[in-house]
Amino acid sequence: MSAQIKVAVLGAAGRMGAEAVKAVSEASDMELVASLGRGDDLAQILEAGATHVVDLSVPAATEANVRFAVENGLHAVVGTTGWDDDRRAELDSLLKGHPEVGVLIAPNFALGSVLASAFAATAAKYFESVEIIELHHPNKVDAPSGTAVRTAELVAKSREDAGVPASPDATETQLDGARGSVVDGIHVHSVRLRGLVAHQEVLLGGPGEQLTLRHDSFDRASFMPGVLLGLRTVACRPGLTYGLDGYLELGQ
Ligand SMILES: NC(=O)C1=CN([C@@H]2O[C@H](COP(=O)(O)OP(=O)(O)OC[C@H]3O[C@@H](n4cnc5c(N)ncnc54)[C@H](O)[C@@H]3O)[C@@H](O)[C@H]2O)C=CC1
Ligand SMILES: O=C(O)C1=N[C@H](C(=O)O)C[C@H](O)C1
Repeated sequence: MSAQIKVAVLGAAGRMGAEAVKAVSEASDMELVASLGRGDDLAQILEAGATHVVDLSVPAATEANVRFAVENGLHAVVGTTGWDDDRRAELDSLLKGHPEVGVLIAPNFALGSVLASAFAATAAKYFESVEIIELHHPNKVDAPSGTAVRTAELVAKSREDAGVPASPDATETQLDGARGSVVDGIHVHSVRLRGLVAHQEVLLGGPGEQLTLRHDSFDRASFMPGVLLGLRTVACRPGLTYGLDGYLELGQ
């Protein structure tokens, strides 16, 4: 029998952290050895004998948490948002000094969401227009969502590789924000609404037709298979993996 994966959850009292604590506790090949929140001493992770860290904290804390894990030889599965190009580049160079450590940064752990983003990237080169609408609960502190940013990056790369020009847009005057934010040339619109959890639509338009790719997370349980897959895989994938699609066979 292979050794238990000894997991410390950071952000354990949060909406996602609490769900991860439950999922890890129920997994027969894992042991929850530490649950930390704001203000807790990260040394507790080492004292507890963790081999893996799950970070589900806040954008302002995640970088220091992951740095601590890497510097102490622990693998990290990260769901927290805020990992822009500069932060990922810094982490990548830190990991060069710790070649045995794996880190997964997953903007979205839900399998359906990962697939929808991949489908969107495949479809985007065949349509003149593409825009993204992400819809979340009103307690979310960041906009646009990490998932929308990642989807926009994948869509933009696919269109650039295929030589597709920018989506047509004749807007000359607008109120601030009317056209949303722009990520790699793709317009992203953020809705915050009581009752929602996490949802996204990619709208693709061509002459006389529209394709809509929508994914809905109705419950945070939807993210847990991805968290567990990340924990089971990350030690075998040294270095930085950005996106759970890196651990899946998506045939691209
Ligand atoms: N990758 C994915 O599939 C998903 C990612 N998320 C992301 O995960 C993060 C957490 O989301 P929620 O659970 O909804 O937020 P939340 O606000 O409910 O939980 C965050 C928790 O982190 C704690 N915290 C603050 N500073 C900390 C520190 N230095 N160390 C450890 N814990 C600290 C807070 O006290 C809070 O309990 C967000 O960035 C969110 O966008 C959320 C859902 C799915
Ligand atoms: O804060 C959330 O809730 C979510 N955050 C992630 C994101 O920003 O994409 C993942 C999911 O959308 C839920």
